[in-house]
Amino acid sequence: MTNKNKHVEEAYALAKEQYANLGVDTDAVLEKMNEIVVSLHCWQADDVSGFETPDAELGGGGIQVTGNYPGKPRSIDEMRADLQKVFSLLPGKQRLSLHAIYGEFDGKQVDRDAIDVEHFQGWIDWAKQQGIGLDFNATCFSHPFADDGFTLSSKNEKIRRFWIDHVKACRKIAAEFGKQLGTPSVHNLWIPDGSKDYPVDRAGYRAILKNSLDEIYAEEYPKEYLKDAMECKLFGIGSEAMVVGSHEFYMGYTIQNKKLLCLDNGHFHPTEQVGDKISAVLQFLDEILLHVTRGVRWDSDHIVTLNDEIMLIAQEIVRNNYLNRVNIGLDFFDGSVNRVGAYVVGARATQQAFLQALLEPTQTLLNYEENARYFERLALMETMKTRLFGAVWDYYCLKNNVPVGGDFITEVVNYENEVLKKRK
Ligand SMILES: C[C@H](O)[C@H](O)[C@@H](O)C(=O)CO
Ligand SMILES: [Mn+2]
Repeated sequence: MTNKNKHVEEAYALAKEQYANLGVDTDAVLEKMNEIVVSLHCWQADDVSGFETPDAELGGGGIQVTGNYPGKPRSIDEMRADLQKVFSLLPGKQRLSLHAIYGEFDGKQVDRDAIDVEHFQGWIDWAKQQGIGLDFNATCFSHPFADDGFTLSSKNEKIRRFWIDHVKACRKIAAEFGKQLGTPSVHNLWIPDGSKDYPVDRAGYRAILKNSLDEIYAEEYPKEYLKDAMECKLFGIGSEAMVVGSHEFYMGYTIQNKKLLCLDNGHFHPTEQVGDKISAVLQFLDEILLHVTRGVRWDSDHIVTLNDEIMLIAQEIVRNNYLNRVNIGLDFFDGSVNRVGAYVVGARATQQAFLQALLEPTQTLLNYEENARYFERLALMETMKTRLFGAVWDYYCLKNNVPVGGDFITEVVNYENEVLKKRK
């Protein structure tokens, strides 16, 4: 054993004792970490560009990537290499969430309403090799038919029909992911539809969207293959006055139709907390999807860090035993830093939030609460923030054969020097 590993083990032994004195069994917590499966969003790899055409880039839809850091993958092979690097630096289990613009179209012009399983078979085969599940997303932006700001709620029947056919094709592909990989695929639907300035016919657009969804979801797929999620938003760039698919809209739709609601924690007013919403919506829904992100002012998509918001999300899921009802996905995109590093920071922060939540002496806190001992409750919560959490995390990484502490930084920098910098 190296000296460094010995220190990790020794620190863990101290941490184990410290948590045991608080009634927390760290070995059991590390076992439980196997149940935390994070679905990495493929679009951080290349700034949401996709591979439909050689010069494809994110266009419109109320989302934006800034930055031009070198090393962006130029092909699906390069993207897979980057993703494999990311997976190699993360402890535990992950999945990958693909967007429809990441098919293998082999230089052919395949429009979104014509995509099929054949364009994603390469991804399925790759996922099998990696031993991971795949999730999927319709891409209702970066397309001329999305340029006027309305897709599934469009009053132009040709445009609306095009997007209905696209989302139907996406559900078919996702169900095939689930079938071939033996783990249900979550298909998430986010559409940019909305209005920059005050619309008159809010109701009209929402009625059209509802009709489109009814048609899209009319086809049923086995639950073991496909889970359907829909993602709400308060506003986007260019849709400040109204988003058709608002929280109330999709909350109503998913409850009525037994679908999954996707809560992206960058999609609400900054004083609202998704952590507070989880136990509310799960009174009425069987499952939800999360898009874990970090909102900064108007942007909803900064790299996740271990902040209070993420902690509350993890605590609420763990405290209420919701792990089998919450699908954890990531959603951020930053082109201003090493993109591989961005994934590792964001994914590790998310995993750390769950590890910290699992290390909480919940029963003690609950006893304080139920006896109105609110000072003790607050004080213990604060105390937990400074327990030897880092030692447990490091040991978890060591046991999973991935870099401990900040050692992943060197790994990312080496990959940049050896691989990313050679991409021109
Ligand atoms: C690229 C994703 O579909 C997108 O980020 C969506 O999930 C979203 O959050 C839009 O604001
Ligand atoms: Mn999102």
